[in-house]
Amino acid sequence: MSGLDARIVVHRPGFALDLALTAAPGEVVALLGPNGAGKSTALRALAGLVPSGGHLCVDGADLSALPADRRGIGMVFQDYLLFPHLSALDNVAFGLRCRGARKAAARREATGWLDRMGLAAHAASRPRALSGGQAQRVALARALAVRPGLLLLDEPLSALDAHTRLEVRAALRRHLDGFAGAAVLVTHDPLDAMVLADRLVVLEAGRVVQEGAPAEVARRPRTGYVARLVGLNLFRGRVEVREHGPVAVVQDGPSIDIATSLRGEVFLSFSPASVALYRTRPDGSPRNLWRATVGGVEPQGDRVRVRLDAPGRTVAADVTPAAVADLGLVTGSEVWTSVKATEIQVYPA
Ligand SMILES: Nc1ncnc2c1ncn2[C@@H]1O[C@H](COP(=O)(O)OP(=O)(O)OP(=O)(O)O)[C@@H](O)[C@H]1O
Repeated sequence: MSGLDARIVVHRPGFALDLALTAAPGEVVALLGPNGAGKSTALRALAGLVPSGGHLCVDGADLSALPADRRGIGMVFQDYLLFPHLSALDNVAFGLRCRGARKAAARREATGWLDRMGLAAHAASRPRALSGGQAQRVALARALAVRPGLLLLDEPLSALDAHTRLEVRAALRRHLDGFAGAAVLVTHDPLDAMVLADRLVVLEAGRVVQEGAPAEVARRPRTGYVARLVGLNLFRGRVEVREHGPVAVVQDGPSIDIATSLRGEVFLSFSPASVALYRTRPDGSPRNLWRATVGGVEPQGDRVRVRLDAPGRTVAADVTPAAVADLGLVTGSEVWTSVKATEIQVYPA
């Protein structure tokens, strides 16, 4: 099989990782997960820097038994630094030389890579004279220049400031688009994952909890962690059909009116923007109306994220700053809250 075909098994006291991972040639897979989920361990195991069970095949070749330096895997790791005594050009040429290229040919090829990275003017610079974003692009050029079958990227953007991050993210997207091998990216940042990856694999406590195209994962989260990551409210319940229509009976919480033809166990998700807040009980009888206590108020861009606590039900609502003033929202205040059944996405659990 071409591309990546791996199973990574690592046991440590109090931690077990068991991950089957594939990536087709040209595919970028992002590993996402909370702290301690095992993302870096998985990447380091692929690189041969952490011993692991399982297997590792790249383009049909079994690399499992090879040491890190003989796996021929491209790495852009935060702490896998550039050689400080070599120029940017020689850093990129180094890998090519190791693969047997002659000096002139290696430097020519490296010059081409630095050009493509927009770093032609910095070819002679030593790493310490480069900015973080420039150094990261040199590291990427060094990794790509040898055209590896597998490229590993560990938090490639996390050390960069917001502005540089935007630029390097766009550059990285372009270069990954043109990369023929399989790529595995570890990141904390959902935006990086959404922009850079063709497929997301979400790890929690060493296991895959959700996997799919970024848009699919963003639309249909299946764990609390993924829901927080993509900014949705999430519940799990069992559909029961009552007189007035279907409801989801949520464990330890009140039932929620939904519009669905599904039966059995389901997930319910809805956007914080679809949660309506009222100071007094609204007229009529809106469905899914409940009283909640404001648990926290936090600005987020041009909106304000409000945490609403009620027995068995904590949800996030997004409102405008004007609404915060109108409704007198401060921690501890009481509000009426509702969500329209038609705003709630329902999908099989
Ligand atoms: N060198 C190590 N020796 C022993 N245990 C380790 C080592 N590195 C990580 N661990 C442990 O292994 C588990 C997985 O850690 P890992 O760093 O792979 O998670 P992660 O998902 O990359 O987390 P983070 O997002 O914080 O980097 C954790 O329980 C961690 O404490």
